[in-house]
Amino acid sequence: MRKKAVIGSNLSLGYQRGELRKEILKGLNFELYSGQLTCLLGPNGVGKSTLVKAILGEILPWKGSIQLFGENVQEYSSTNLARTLSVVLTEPVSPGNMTVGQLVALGRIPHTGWTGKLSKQDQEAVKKALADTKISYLEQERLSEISDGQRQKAMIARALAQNGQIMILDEPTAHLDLINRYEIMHLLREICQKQEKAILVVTHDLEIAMETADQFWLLTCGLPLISGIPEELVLSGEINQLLPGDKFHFDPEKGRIEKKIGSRKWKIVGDPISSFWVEKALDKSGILPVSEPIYVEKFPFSIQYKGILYSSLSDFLSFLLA
Ligand SMILES: Nc1ncnc2c1ncn2[C@@H]1O[C@H](COP(=O)(O)OP(=O)(O)OP(=O)(O)O)[C@@H](O)[C@H]1O
Repeated sequence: MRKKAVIGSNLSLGYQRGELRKEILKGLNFELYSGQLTCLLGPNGVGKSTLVKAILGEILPWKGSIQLFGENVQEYSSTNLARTLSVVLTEPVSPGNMTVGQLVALGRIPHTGWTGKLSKQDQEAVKKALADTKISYLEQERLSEISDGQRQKAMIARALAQNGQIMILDEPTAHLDLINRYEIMHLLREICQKQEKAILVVTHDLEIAMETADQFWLLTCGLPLISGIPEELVLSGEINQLLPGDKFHFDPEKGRIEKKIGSRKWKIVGDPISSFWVEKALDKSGILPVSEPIYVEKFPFSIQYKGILYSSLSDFLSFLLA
């Protein structure tokens, strides 16, 4: 049985300025499990960061409660909270002259106190965090002289050195390129599996999350939080709660977000993969339906339409758009 690291019960959250009360989230119930990577997804402004702040004990629930390992988050002393829960936020660090090793060592503060004197055990924890995030080679490098992806790994290493059983990351892959986004999410998956940590990642990367997360929490305006195994949310269609409106949907066959192409507009005959990409290009170019069939060959690639052979998709599009 997996351990419940965080339990949210009937949670309502909001902000108040003077008499003005703004309720953001209402009636939320959720469980975050040890050894699982959970991704929190939802549109801008729905309240993901607000929920993270509440789990961190930074804002008080208006209703309901949040428990970490069975104890109300508000009951934790700040030292105990820092030993239980580590956080990686989106804000870029202003690194100054600090080295990667020094940043990661900061993660040991809840264990060393503010004197910052590292015991042998602390030094080992720093080395291990650097090794787990595969950045030992960067230990002596200055934060100002490494790439954004490397710096993000250093932030994760700092959180790991802190050694809480819960890790919360708010958009850890924002501003990174595709490869780095994949790499960081796979790294987090590896960490939570090997170290039995409960990891919650706020992300907008649905497709990468789909590949890496054990659980999804979906937050959408005015609806209760939906949680479940990503694949199950695809099968039930609930994943489409993230894509309101009728323009886009999560295509269960292709495993990614697709523009809805209502009924098939073109009769495309031939290799299915080539046909799929030809159809996508036609749709994207706003080409009106044509009545004659379009024949597609894969090797060598060619398109035949009304008896004329086109050796590239761009030639065919140019003809139709002319
Ligand atoms: N300190 C605050 N005071 C008042 N309202 C706030 C405060 N912080 C956030 N809000 C409001 O709460 C709502 C949710 O904001 P939040 O930052 O939690 O959304 P989010 O889902 O994390 O968005 P994004 O995906 O854009 O980061 C927004 O309407 C925002 O304006």
